Amino acid sequence: MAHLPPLEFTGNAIRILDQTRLPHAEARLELRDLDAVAAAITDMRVRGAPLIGATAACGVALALRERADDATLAHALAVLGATRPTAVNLHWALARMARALDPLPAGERAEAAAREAAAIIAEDAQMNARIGQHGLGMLRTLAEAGHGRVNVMTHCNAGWLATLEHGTALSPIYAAHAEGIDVHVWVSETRPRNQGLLTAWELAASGVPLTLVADNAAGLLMARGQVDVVITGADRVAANGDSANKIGTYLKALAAADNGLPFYIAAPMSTVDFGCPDGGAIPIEDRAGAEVREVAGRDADGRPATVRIAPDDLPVANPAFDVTPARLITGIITEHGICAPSALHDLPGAER
Ligand SMILES: CSC[C@H]1O[C@H](OP(=O)(O)O)[C@H](O)[C@@H]1O
Repeated sequence: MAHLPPLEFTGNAIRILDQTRLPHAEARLELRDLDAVAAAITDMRVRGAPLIGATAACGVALALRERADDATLAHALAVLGATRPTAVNLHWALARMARALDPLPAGERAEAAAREAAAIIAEDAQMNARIGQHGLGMLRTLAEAGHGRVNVMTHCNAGWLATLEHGTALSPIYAAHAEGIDVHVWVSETRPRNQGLLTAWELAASGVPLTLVADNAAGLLMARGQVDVVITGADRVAANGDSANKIGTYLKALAAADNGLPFYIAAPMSTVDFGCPDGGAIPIEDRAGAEVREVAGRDADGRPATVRIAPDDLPVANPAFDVTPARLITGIITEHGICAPSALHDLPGAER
């Protein structure tokens, strides 16, 4: 890992990289209690489906330090489970903590919770490394067909900032860059929270060539033949392969289909929710209108600044995710390889 981790659990505190300050400042925050962890997830100071799952698991461990009775455990699970609805990794991680801790006597729960949270973190890093290797093969083939260069478009941030290491959508890109493949990334800014700036910050730090574009430039770039493949992350993949991801992903999938380009979702199996039959069953988070009315940045002196771009009385809608139907997805890159959206049930560990 050539960077400080976005999440560190010391046992008495959770140290995160405050992603609302990036890319202008690398500020770390120490979260010392359950409410601070819940607020950090809700306010997206820590974000990204796998990362919020791992953070919530650490939050349970933190909550049980003082008291670990049934009521305390139930309260911690409920508070953290209410932070964000769409990313299934959050709910998967909390369910896993409940399974591990419920049967134990209260006196054993705090130590067991720390162990389980550490296991989730370690497993996440392994899964994403494998996603990178499986996606690497696909990028290598495209680069060979493209006279050595491959142009990837991505949306939002599904890099190491959204996971524990490697990322999901960015993992194949990092692997290709490390192998010496001439990979260039079109980075979509991703209004309104502009997580594309996080992707640009990550890629620039790793020396991966990139171009930041407004979200609405994606279709033209694809129509001009400047994009070879689109890869995004996911927050929840339904049993039939429909995939929820950051708002705007669906539009990129439509443009990719219209231009005959492959569109891949990169996600570990912990992001697949076999309890969701299709995309219609995936809860879509609606966030505060202020996120659309404002843009966060920095002033001329480099200090954090928020600029109001729309009046307070303007009606605003701010759905934070959309669903890309399986018919628009070429393949899903998981730790087991690249599979058709309809073949998820055949993968190891798939819930029947
Ligand atoms: C590797 S999952 C990243 C996934 O999570 C992001 O959502 P948010 O920034 O709101 O937490 C986005 O949908 C990414 O694709």
